[in-house]
Amino acid sequence: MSQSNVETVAGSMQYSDLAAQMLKYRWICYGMLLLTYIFVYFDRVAPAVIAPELMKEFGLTATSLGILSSMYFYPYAAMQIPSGILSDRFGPRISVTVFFIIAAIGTALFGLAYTFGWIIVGRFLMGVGVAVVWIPCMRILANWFRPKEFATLTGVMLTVGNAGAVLAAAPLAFLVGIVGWRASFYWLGAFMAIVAILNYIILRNKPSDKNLPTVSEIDGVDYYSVQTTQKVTFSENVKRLFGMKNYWLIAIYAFVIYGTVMGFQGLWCIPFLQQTYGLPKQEAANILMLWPIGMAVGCFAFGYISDRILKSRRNASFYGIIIYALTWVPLVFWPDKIPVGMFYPLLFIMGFFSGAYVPNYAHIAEGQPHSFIATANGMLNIWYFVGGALFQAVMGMVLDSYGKVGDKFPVSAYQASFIACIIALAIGAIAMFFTADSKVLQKKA
Ligand SMILES: NCCCC[C@H](N)C(=O)NCC(=O)O
Repeated sequence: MSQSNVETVAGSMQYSDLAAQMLKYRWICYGMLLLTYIFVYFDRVAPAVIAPELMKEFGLTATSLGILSSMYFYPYAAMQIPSGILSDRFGPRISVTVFFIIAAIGTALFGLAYTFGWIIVGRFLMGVGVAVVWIPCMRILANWFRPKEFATLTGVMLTVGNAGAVLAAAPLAFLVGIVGWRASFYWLGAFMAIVAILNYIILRNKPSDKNLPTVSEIDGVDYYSVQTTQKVTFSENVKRLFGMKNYWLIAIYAFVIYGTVMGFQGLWCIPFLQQTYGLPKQEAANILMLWPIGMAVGCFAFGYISDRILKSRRNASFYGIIIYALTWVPLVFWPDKIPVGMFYPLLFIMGFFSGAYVPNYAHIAEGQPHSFIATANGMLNIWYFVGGALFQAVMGMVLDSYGKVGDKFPVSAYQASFIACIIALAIGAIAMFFTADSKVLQKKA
């Protein structure tokens, strides 16, 4: 919408008033999605908090509890590409509303289910529904915000999500103590339904939906000029993305960085600390808590560093992964000689630098036609999940290849799995080194 069009539509309203209104309203849209995203993480971690209740009530083994919990992740991963297509085609407003209602139904069903089959259906619907929040947010960022704000706001979103997961543990346990786990979940579902409706009322796909100018028009800089002049079909866009060297290099990076996070923080850290250092489970869990806390801070920091300090997607991710790889050095060289007290700062620092992946979303977005940004991000996001799943398995295979001594894996087995991780991170760093940096941040307002 040009300045004259905006003036025509808005009658006597001044252009500066419309610009001010736009610059305010975009924060309302973003804030709405931040609130929604808290529930994405809440649903993600909630079964851990009520694991004893679930095991008792449904007579679950550890394996069936694991299956139940993972029923969130499969549909979540499978929905990443559809989530991008829906966001680009129909817009975040309707996509988030409809799918968050599905998530609300799944959450309520989880609390109401009396058979294992139904609780699995509830968990599955949670995963399907909450999968359509993150990628629509990438669409909102591209439609309402400047490129130099993209990575910071991506990082804030992940910080809020991670902090939400940390906070969700104690408040949920408290709520469960008062009203029981079932009521906690169906009230949570009801609250999520309200959040879905609020998204419909508040969220707007793009400034022109409220007859407001875009940031490009306000700043007089065509931020997405290269990206909007390309009028190509969806399949041409997909073909182009898959033909881009940058896509595959960033995918390798996403795959290894998140793979090592899920492999260590997500699975093998606690057995390692228990078996190598003889720590009780509670102490190992206390140490592990430092990782998501570090990651929450790191996600914000890497977004900011990329947007404002280095003004580069490539450099922020590249230096970040190098330092992250270096944090693995003590584990690789002295896996059984680290003073236990040092694990607290070490895991915080590892978590912090593992947030180096945050600029990836802006990196991939800035090489795409504007109408394809969410789909491209969905196609990137899937690699984090593949990495997470594969690294857990590969680290397990490395450990199994050494075999157990008594009921423990020997320290050499853990050491070998850490060496595999550090080599993978070196490959990720090389991949990022060869990416072409985005030039969008060089455009001056
Ligand atoms: N186990 C969750 C995988 C998340 C992968 C990715 N790094 C990420 O944070 N994406 C944001 C999201 O909510 O999908």
